[in-house]
This record gives sequence, C-alpha cells and structure tokens, in this order.
Amino acid sequence: MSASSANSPRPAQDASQSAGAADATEQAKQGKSLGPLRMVWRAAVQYPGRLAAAGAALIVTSATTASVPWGFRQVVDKGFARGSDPATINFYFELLIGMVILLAIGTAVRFYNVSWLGERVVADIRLAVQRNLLRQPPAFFEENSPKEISSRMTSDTSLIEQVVGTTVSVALRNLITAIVGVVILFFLAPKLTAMLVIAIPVVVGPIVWFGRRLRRESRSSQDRIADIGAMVSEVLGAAKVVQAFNQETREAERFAGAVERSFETARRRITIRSTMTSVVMGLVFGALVLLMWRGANGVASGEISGGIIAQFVLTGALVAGAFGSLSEVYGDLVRGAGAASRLSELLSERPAIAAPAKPTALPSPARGALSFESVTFRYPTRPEVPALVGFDLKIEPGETVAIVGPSGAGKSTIFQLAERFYDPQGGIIKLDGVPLTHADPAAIRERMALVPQEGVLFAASARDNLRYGNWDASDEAIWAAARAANAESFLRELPEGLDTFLGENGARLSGGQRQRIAIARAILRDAPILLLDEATSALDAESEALVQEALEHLMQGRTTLVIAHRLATVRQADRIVVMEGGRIVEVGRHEDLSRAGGLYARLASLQFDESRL
Ligand SMILES: Nc1ncnc2c1ncn2[C@@H]1O[C@H](COP(=O)(O)OP(=O)(O)OP(=O)(O)O)[C@@H](O)[C@H]1O
Repeated sequence: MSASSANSPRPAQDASQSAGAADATEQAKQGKSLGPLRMVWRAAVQYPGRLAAAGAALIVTSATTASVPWGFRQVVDKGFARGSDPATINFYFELLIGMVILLAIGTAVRFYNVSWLGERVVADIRLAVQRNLLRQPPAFFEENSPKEISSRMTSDTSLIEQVVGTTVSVALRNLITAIVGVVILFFLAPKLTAMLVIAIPVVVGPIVWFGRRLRRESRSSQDRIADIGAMVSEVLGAAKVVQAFNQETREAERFAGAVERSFETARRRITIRSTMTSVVMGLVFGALVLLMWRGANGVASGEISGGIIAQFVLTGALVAGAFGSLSEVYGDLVRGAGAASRLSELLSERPAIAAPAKPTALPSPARGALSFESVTFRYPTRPEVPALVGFDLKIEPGETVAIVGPSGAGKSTIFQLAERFYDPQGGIIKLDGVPLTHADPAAIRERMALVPQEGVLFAASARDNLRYGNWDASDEAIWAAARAANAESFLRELPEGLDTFLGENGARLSGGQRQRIAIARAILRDAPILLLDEATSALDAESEALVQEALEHLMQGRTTLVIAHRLATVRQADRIVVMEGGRIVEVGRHEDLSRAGGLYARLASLQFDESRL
C-alpha cells in the first residue's frame, strides 16, 4: 500500500485542498501525455473483429470523403461542360451518388462498431476495477473514500466511453482526411500547397501548447466533479442527521462551495479550450483564404481549370476542418487520458493482504482453535496509537470467550485481526495451528462467521440476505436457520415471503429483526468460529429475549469470541477477557472477577444492567 499510496486517489475530505498537488502530479506526468490511454487500447484489442470492422469502415469513409471533391471536380469540368453528351453527365453524377451511398453505409458501420467498442470497453473496465476494489483490505478504503471511488467509476468511465466511442474515431478520421487531403492538394497545385505546408507547424505549435495547459485543467476539473459526487451521496445518505441538527443551510453552503470550485475549474478549462479553438481555426482559415486568393489569380491567368479550383477549395476546406476537429478532440483525448490514469491506479492497486504464493492448507476437519501470541498492532492510518499491545490469548475449540472493556480498548480490533483484514506489526495469530499469514485469507474467512453489532443488510430480497452466508442453502435450510434465529415469524409475515425486497440496508425492518437476520445468516454459514459483536443499542425486552435465544442456538458447538454487552453472555462465557488500552488486564469467570473488585467489577456494575437479562 505504502509504495503506491502516493499515486492513489485521495480521500474526499482533503481533495479540495490538494488541487495544487494534483497539478504537480499532472506536471510530472506531462511527458507521458496520452500514455494512460494504452490501458483503454488493451481493453479494446480484446475485440479484434469489432476493431477490424471499425478500422475498415473508417478507412473507407475517410477515403471517400477525401475523394468527394474529386467527384465534384469531374462534375464541374465534365458534367457542366458545354456540349457534354448526356451519358457522360449521367456517369459522373452516378459516380457522385455512388460515393455518397458508400459514405453513408460506411459511416453507419463505423458508428455502430466504434460505439459498441466504447460501451464494451467501459463495461469491461468497470468490471475489472470493481473486482480489484473488492479484493482491497479495509485500510485501502480508509485512505480512499468509497464515495469518491464510486463517482470515479461513473464519471471517469463515461469519459473513456466518449474517447473510445467518439473521440478516437473522430481523431483518426480527421487525421486520415488531413493527410490524404494534403497529398491530393500537392498533386493539384504544388506551389499553393507548399504554402499550406509551411502554415501547418504554425497551426500545430499552438495545439500542443494549449493541449498541455488543457490537460492540467482537465484533471483538476474531474477531481472537483468527483468531490461533488462524494458530497451529494454523503449528505443525502445522512439526510436525517442533517435535518435533525438543522444543518440544511450549512450543508447547502458547503455544497455551494464545492460546486463553485468545480465551476471555476471548468471555466478555466473552457476558456483555454475556446481560445485554442479560435486560434487554431483562425490560423487555418486565414491560411486557406490566402491560398484561395492565389488560386483565383491562377484561374484568372488560365493556369488552372475551374474544376481544379473547386476540388482544391473543397479539399482545402476538408483539411482545415480536419485540423480544427483535431485540435478539439485532442482536448477530449487528454481528458480521457486523465480518466484512464486514475482508473488504472484503481486497477493496478495490489491488495496489501493477499494469499501467499503457496498457501498452507488449514487442517481438515476444522477444530476451531484461535490463538494470539504477543500481538502488537497499530492501525495504518493511526500509527501513533497502539490498538493492541503484547496481546496473548489462546482460545480452545468450542470455548466461549467474552471480551469486555471500555470503549477504545481494542475489542473490535481483535476481530479485524482474526479475519486478517490487517496484519499485526508484531506477534503471530494462528487458526488451528496455522499462522494467518501463511494461509489464504479466503480459507480463513470461510471458517469464521461474523455477526456485527449492526446487522448489515443489502438492498436485495430476504432470501438473498439470508443466503449471504451460504449461497447453496436450500429454502428448507433457510427456514430452519430463520427458525433457530427467531426470525421465522416475521419473515413469514413479509408480503412476498423470502422474495420480499428488504430496502436499502434493510430499511423496512426493525433493529432487532435486522440482528436476527444477521444471526440466521451466520447459522447458515455454519463456520467453526463465531465472531459476535453484541449490539449495544437497547432493544425492547421481548426483542432482546428473542435475540438472546437466537444467539444461544448459534453459539452451540462453536468456538465463540464475543464482544459482550449483556450480563447473560458474560455469565455463560467460559472465560472473560477484560481489556484496557489494547492490553489484557484481567481474565476469569464472572463470579471471580466480580468479587476481585478490579476493572471488570467496575465495568459490570455500570454496563451490565441486571434488568437486561
Ligand atoms: N480503522 C481504524 N483506523 C484507525 N484507528 C482505529 C480504527 N479502528 C479503531 N481504531 C483505534 O484503535 C483503538 C481500538 O479500537 P477498537 O475499535 O478495537 O476499540 P473497541 O474496544 O472495540 O471500542 P468500542 O467498544 O467503542 O467499539 C482505538 O483507539 C480506536 O480509535
């Protein structure tokens, strides 16, 4: 993580202050210019058939476009000539119509294939980025705001879609038209064209200069848009809190600040772009007018025919248009390159926690033994405070260990390390005798079932939410788990049974019901080790009793590590581990610890309300 974090997207909160930093990175990257688009190319070459069809159509349409002026020349010189026979007239007009038909069909084929490629490439990039993001450990999302990432997944990918689906095709078409056009012009009127060629560097110079400035502005413009996206989803996601604290006006002002910053960056970008377009078009058409003036003198003196001058003017206009479009699409390509570079950062991020090359297999059948040996750990984002210090705990198969301690003592951290979301800086953690770092994280997590404090539900059906623990579970198994988790009766009452959509994060269920779904999910998972974070939020007595009973079913026959908030739980635990400041301060059973009069006795008298039995 550390090596690549310099390139990683920044968290939303500091994004606004780091516009300068973005510019600096942009400057460092200037040498590479359109380089990041290589990633887009690699995605596109996966579809060689489409690419070939699009390329062929592109060549046909460009060549036809460049020859239309030649067709007009024939029509002017032969078709409009005094005394031409009707067959000749018909032939040249038919030729012209043939060209138009070819152009029309070629354009349709090109448009379809190129747009198809654009959409497909974006779909593939989105899939690959999401797949890679899902492999990242939690530390990655602490440093990179998921909201910002999600807005990148939409805005940056649509930029790329535009590049592949439109810009590249426009750029290539105009490039071919410009080159072929200049060659034709040379054959038509070498002297006039020589003047044009001298004018080209005068036109290209400003394109490059403006392009560099544009690139810098484009990236920060995209960053500001990402800020807006992040802010919208953050504030709307917490709309209730905003309204409860009467913060609507303040939030609106904060949003206005972000919108204005984004507008200001966009304004700088469009100023550069419009100046660029005007300078380039001015130079091109200025040169063309000069050339036509010379040509007009040529026709007057009888050096060249009217048809040639028609062809020259039309080709010249095509070439000028092509250069104009090139200057415009260059800006789009640069914006696409910026988007591609950010997406490749997300794509190339290697998870800090991954399976070793040759993972050690966990013993089978699983025993459910978990041990922490002299574990010392600091969170990467808070290295100054140790979350666990010299932590030693050996949990035997089938044992229930309750962890108790004041807030911030390090209780949840134990779970994070047991699931190997982080690696400790010191000491070793073993599952059934195998150090976690030697095993495949997926195999470790396979053997654990987590019941978090707040049951996390997905915006999906009740069935899918339950099956999250085991996708192969049959409906009978789901109902059996629901029964054991005391969730059966309310699930049966849902309007469409297990098919009922539960709303975002189970918005249509009560807190106690959400917890019981989380318990049923863990029952379906049927893992040997249970990590249970008891809810601190008070439930009503009936709901509490139902949850407690569900937990008892769940804990049967499993090694259980429970962050305890209920007296019933600590009473039943084989051992209670009392923590403070990342260390174990007391270990024992409820009665002994209560009598000892230490930290546990104090916490128990405050925390474990006898009425919450
Ligand atoms: N993701 C994180 N990044 C940085 N520091 C963290 C993170 N999670 C926890 N900490 C810090 O690590 C220490 C231990 O936290 P932990 O969440 O394990 O405590 P806890 O005992 O579970 O507390 P609580 O009962 O309030 O949930 C605390 O100082 C906390 O601020």
